[in-house]
Amino acid sequence: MQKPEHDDTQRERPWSSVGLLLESAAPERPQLWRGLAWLCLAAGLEALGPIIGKHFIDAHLLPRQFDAAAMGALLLALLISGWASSWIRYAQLTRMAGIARRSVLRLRERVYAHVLALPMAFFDKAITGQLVSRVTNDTEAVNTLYRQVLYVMLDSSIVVLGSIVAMAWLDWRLMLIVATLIPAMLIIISAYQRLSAPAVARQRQLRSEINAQMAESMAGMAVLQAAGAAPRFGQRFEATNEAHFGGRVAELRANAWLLRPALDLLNVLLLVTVIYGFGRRELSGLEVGLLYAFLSYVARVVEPLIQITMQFGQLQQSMVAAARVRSLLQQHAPASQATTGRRIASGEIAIEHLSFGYDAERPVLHELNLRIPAGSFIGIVGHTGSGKSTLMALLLRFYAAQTGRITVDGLPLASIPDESFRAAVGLVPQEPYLMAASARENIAMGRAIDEAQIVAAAKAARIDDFLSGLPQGYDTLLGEGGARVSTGQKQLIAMARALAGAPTILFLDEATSNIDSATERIVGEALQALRGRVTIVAIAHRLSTIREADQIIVLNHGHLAERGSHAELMFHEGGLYQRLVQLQALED
Ligand SMILES: Nc1ncnc2c1ncn2[C@@H]1O[C@H](COP(=O)(O)OP(=O)(O)OP(=O)(O)O)[C@@H](O)[C@H]1O
Repeated sequence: MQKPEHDDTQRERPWSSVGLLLESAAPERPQLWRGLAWLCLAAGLEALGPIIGKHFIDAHLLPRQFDAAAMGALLLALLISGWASSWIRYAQLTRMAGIARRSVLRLRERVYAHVLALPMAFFDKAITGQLVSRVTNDTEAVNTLYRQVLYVMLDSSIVVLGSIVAMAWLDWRLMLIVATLIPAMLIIISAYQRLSAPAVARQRQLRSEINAQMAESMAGMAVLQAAGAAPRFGQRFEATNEAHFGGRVAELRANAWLLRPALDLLNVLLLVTVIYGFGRRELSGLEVGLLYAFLSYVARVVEPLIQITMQFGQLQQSMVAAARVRSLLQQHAPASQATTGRRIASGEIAIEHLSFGYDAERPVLHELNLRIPAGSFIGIVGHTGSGKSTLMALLLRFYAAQTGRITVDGLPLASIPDESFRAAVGLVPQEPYLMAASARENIAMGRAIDEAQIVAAAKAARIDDFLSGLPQGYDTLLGEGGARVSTGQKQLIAMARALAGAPTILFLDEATSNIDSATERIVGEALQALRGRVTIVAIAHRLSTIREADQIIVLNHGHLAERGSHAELMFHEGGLYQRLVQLQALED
């Protein structure tokens, strides 16, 4: 069962995630500035309205100066400024939404590329569904953040600012009264944010747990159904889903019962104060136009402020999501190791004083020393948990050893550029991973490998006949996880994939554990054909696979217990290898 998600977003200051937006929008910064300038113009046009209205009242209505041309011009100006302002804002909304979509696209690509480059140690702790949630849901929530921060917040702030400037021009003392609304609103927002932030973070966590549970159930469906665990998984899912729903309802309730009434109360207090302010003055004819203009401006200030505040719940969600994405981006990928620019040529491996533990306190490998000549065939055996896969993971550079070092062709592993290391190394894992794609794509794996190489690799792995006989030959889709081929065939396709890259070093991690003796023989033949040309390092539970190896390494509790050829080790009376062979003979 999955662990609850490690919450690394609480440490993130939500506002710092706005930086994420700016980073992703960087290529379109000129567009943003242009949008901002247009929004300022729209706010200016909107702020004109009450001033025109005031002039209409003061110059024409009250003195009863019905000059049709001037009044018509004023009304036309009122209409045009209103329309122009609405049209500009609509156009900018479209522009900002476009920037938001493209920025999220860039962000999602960046997050995925980052995840692909993360060290294997990260995936030991990561939970697939939760990761998927970060790359998809959380980046999508960032889209909302764009739309709100870039548009609603910006637009509303500019409108408020425009109205405040216009009010200051009309009567700065009255403006000051209206402006008190802003700090009051900020206090309400900050109190709300402080109260709701943990709940919102928890909600996003629950949401990604929903994804994780779904992914986990799908991946292990056969085991889940066979064990009759479906009802229990259903209940667990229900509990998480309901907790998520409950949290969201509580948040919406807080919005409806706390936020909105607080804002309405402020609005009423403000209107009362402004009207009272006018009431205390000697209301001359001229003041009526001013009162009209002020009441219009109060509405223009209050409404955007309410907009900003009411959006805050959603904004909070988006900021927490952005913080989650950001914290994933801060998981550091290993620094670029390209220091020498040299390529692996012969594939000689040397392991010197190597010790390693996944947890530094508990070493799994102790002081290993080993030289694997170029082109030789090395078998690694040992009991379960003796450290075979761990040693291979270190050789594959998935983890870095705490002490000692590994060199290939005399170069420390860490100093070999990633590209040339991966090009020189092939891996046939215990669980062959096949994509839901054609056989050809599964062998090529996106590398620049031509048709002839693909077929040659399939022939070398003795799977060419099978693939050619499929309905669409090499173009036949293999189904998710290679569902349409047998385990042994998957293994041979994985072998072809490893060979297609023309590796200098070939790693096999229990590649024959799940296959029958006939397929094992085929793998054995393929390995024989590579002898002398490719350095082969094979972990094998089936000892027959490595019987022909030049050297067999026996690991025992992370120590190198024995080494030698099959014949030499069999000679060692009571030795570990001999016992393993005898045990296997008994099993067979
Ligand atoms: N990712 C990991 N994080 C923490 N501990 C691990 C991890 N992988 C393996 N271990 C531990 O390291 C030890 C060696 O495991 P390893 O998988 O290397 O053994 P192995 O010899 O390959 O076993 P098997 O034959 O069963 O595959 C075991 O005690 C295991 O529990």
